[in-house]
Order: sequence, then structure tokens, then C-alpha cells
Amino acid sequence: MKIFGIIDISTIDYPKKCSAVVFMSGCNMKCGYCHNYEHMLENTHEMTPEEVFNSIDLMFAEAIVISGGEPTLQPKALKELCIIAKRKGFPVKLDTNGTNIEIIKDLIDNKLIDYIALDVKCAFDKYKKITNYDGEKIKKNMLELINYCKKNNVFIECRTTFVPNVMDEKDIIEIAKSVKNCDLYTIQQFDNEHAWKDEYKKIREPTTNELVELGKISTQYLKNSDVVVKSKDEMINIAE
Ligand SMILES: C[S@@+](CC[C@H](N)C(=O)[O-])C[C@H]1O[C@@H](n2cnc3c(N)ncnc32)[C@H](O)[C@@H]1O
Ligand code: SF4
Repeated sequence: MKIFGIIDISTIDYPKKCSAVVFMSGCNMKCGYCHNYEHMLENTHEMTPEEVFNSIDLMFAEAIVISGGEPTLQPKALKELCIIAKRKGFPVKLDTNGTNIEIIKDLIDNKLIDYIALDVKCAFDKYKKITNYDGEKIKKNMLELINYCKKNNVFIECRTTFVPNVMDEKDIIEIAKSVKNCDLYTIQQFDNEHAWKDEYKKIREPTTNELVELGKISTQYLKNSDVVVKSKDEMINIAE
């Protein structure tokens, strides 16, 4: 499998658990704000899933997070890594852009996944411009995946990295209305320093207060979900 990094200890990638994170290479989106894209282009290397798992320092990890890039682009390696992690007794979380839901449904059917963090990037009519991917197709996928997770008791978080100028309150309202059955909706602070494309490096980072206001607006449409705001320094639960 192709990976571009492993973090042995993370306290922010799996709620309430210390996790190890594996970053799988390749992506079918081109989000200009992506903080991993450049690193992925420069540092990708090949290992077997077994070698990847064995090279993680598991001293503190209570869960395994698989991120990227887009992990579902390497379905065989992704499944093998999940099988190894589950066999060793770890809960597994997958970060995904929601493009390949059949791969994810197969992981769910085989009880290889406990938690899915699904990025909902922006209002669906903006998807083409921001990610180079068709928005209507992705909307259909996401609704199907949320329902599938609910039916199978897999925790489903939807999340949006809020990038000022390219998105606003209307994006958050449209997203909140669409993902209203998810377990948790998270609004994340955009980090401009590590953005992939130069035009995004010039965009200001949103303030925590701005994100909290957006979080409060989203709760009006998310009666069955928790809402959280994540900035660089803190995580804030938004009560309705
Ligand atoms: C790099 S993506 C990898 C997983 C998957 N491809 C996806 O888009 O969800 C992991 C998370 O990083 C977030 N992210 C990407 N670039 C970011 C940036 N510049 N600042 C903050 N979060 C960012 C994404 O929105 C996503 O929630
Ligand atoms: S944020 Fe995710 S989907 Fe977008 S380019 Fe980065 S890895 Fe790919």
C-alpha cells in the first residue's frame, strides 16, 4: 500500500481515545486548501499493510485512524489494514471524502469499522469549483452513507473545514439541512499556513467566535446531532 506517514500518538483524531493515524496516499479530489496534499506528493512510499501496522508504536494507542489522501482509493490495502487492526482489538476510524461508498459499505458489512468521519466540503453546487468533483453525485452518496451507518450502528460524523471567502453561512445551512441524521457535525478551523494552493494560503483563518456562531446556526437544522467546533487550540460543544 502507498502511505505518506504514520503518527503514533494523536489525542485529536479519535474522540476520547488516544489513537495512531495512518495516512494513505492518493486522492480523487483537488481541494486547494488541503493541508496534506503537498506532503503526500513528496513523501509517498510503498509498504504492505502488515509492515505498516507493525511499524506503529502501539504503546499508547487505543484506536487506529485511517486518513489520507483518500483511503478508499486503495480498497484492498485499506481492508487488510482494517482486518489487522480489528484482529488486534482496536476500534477503527476512517476519514473519507465520501466518493467511494461501496468500499465503505463493504467494510461496514464485515464489521471492520467503528467510526466514519465524512467531509462535507461546501454547498453542493460549489463542489466542482472547490474539489473538482461533481456535487450532485456526492450528495446522493453522502445521504446513502449516513443512512447505512445509522442502520448498522456505525458512528457517523460529518465535518466541514470552514474556509472564509470561498464559503459562508449559506454553505453551512445547506450542509446542516442535508446531513441532519448524522451523529455529530463538526465545523473545523481552516489552517492557511499548510494549504496546498497559493491562493488559499492568502485566505485568512476564521476566528473561533465566527465558527461558534456558525455552529449555533447549524444546530437549528440538526435536532438529532451533536455539534462541535474545532479550532487549533480548543474544541467547543455547541448547545442548542
Ligand atoms: C486531509 S483530509 C483526508 C481525508 C479525506 N480525504 C477527507 O477529505 O476527509 C482530513 C481532514 O483534514 C481537513 N483539512 C484539509 N485541509 C485542511 C486545512 N488546510 N485546515 C484544516 N483542516 C483541513 C479535511 O477537511 C478533513 O476533515
Ligand atoms: S482534503 Fe481530503 S479530499 Fe480534499 S484533497 Fe485533501 S485529502 Fe483529498
